[in-house]
Amino acid sequence: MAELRLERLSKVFGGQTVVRELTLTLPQGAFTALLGPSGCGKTTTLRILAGLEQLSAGRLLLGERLLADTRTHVPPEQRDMAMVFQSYALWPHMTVAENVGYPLKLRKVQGAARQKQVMAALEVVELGAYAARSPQELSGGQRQRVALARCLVSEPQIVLLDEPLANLDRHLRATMEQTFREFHRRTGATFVYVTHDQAEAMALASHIAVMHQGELKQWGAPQALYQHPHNAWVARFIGKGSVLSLATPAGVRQLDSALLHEGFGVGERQQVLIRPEHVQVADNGLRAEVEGCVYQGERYMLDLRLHDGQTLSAFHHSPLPLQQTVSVRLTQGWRLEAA
Ligand SMILES: Nc1ncnc2c1ncn2[C@@H]1O[C@H](COP(=O)(O)OP(=O)(O)OP(=O)(O)O)[C@@H](O)[C@H]1O
Repeated sequence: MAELRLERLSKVFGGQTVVRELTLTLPQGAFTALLGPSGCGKTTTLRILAGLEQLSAGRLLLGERLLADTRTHVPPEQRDMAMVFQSYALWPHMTVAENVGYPLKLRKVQGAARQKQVMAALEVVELGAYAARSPQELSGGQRQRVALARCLVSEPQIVLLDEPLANLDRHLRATMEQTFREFHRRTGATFVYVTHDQAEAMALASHIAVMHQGELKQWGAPQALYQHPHNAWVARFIGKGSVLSLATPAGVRQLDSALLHEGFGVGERQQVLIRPEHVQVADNGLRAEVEGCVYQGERYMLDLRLHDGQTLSAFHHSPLPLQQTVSVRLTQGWRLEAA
């Protein structure tokens, strides 16, 4: 077992650079999400890790073992990795058990030994009773669990998952997230999980790599990305929040209420992130007009326009009439780096 190192990985397709100098070290046993909007190069990166795509520049190492550079290309089956796709990729003419046992068949594991490993993998995903069925007789979530069992049976060091929940409805996604968490805990394998859904990445991953236009924008724990995004792009992509232009003292990133309120005065302006949970409707403070109020179940989301014309989102426990003038206090803010 070892860490997976991506060193200045690049991929060019017909003159277009779709992954640019990506450098990342994925710790052994970590659950890493590659997160970014459609077309940012997540799937291409995953396919380079799997060996399904040649890289154009850079190196890929597993511990000290070189898996790929511009001259070396260890074939996928010798990388000790397994991949789970959005489309499940199950064989329709094989039973569930045969699908799960297929990687073992390729490795010439025979008879009772194969049977035992297949059943153990199916038990992990709670599909032991479905071994003799055909994949067509299963729901989407069950099919994805079969794909997971097939991945588990080969005991890979690294599990690569490409938007595995994208085809499932919301309710099932939540259940499957739990299955993935459990699966990760049991196997201890290094997981790399591609998604464009930031809530899914936050819920599952121990580390998130945020990608945009082929480049790594930020890498860190979900909490760190949420609380301390480097720039406005990451701040807007992860969670909700408003980016205000405020005068802030040099060198201070974490801004308290007093500094934030002074920020509306004169001085050089910087971008400051304010999360909606850090805005309180109060008896006194900044004057704002309510421009929107949307019910979200457990609370309301307010769209406010501040006296200087900037807009701000806030959570509130009860609805407020549109156009009402209120006072708000900003309790916490984070100064962003210029793009
Ligand atoms: N085989 C290919 N030939 C040419 N261009 C490609 C190829 N594969 C991907 N691309 C391009 O590379 C870019 C990145 O694609 P990729 O599938 O990695 O993005 P993604 O972030 O996974 O997007 P999505 O979330 O939509 O799957 C896109 O502009 C895509 O059109």
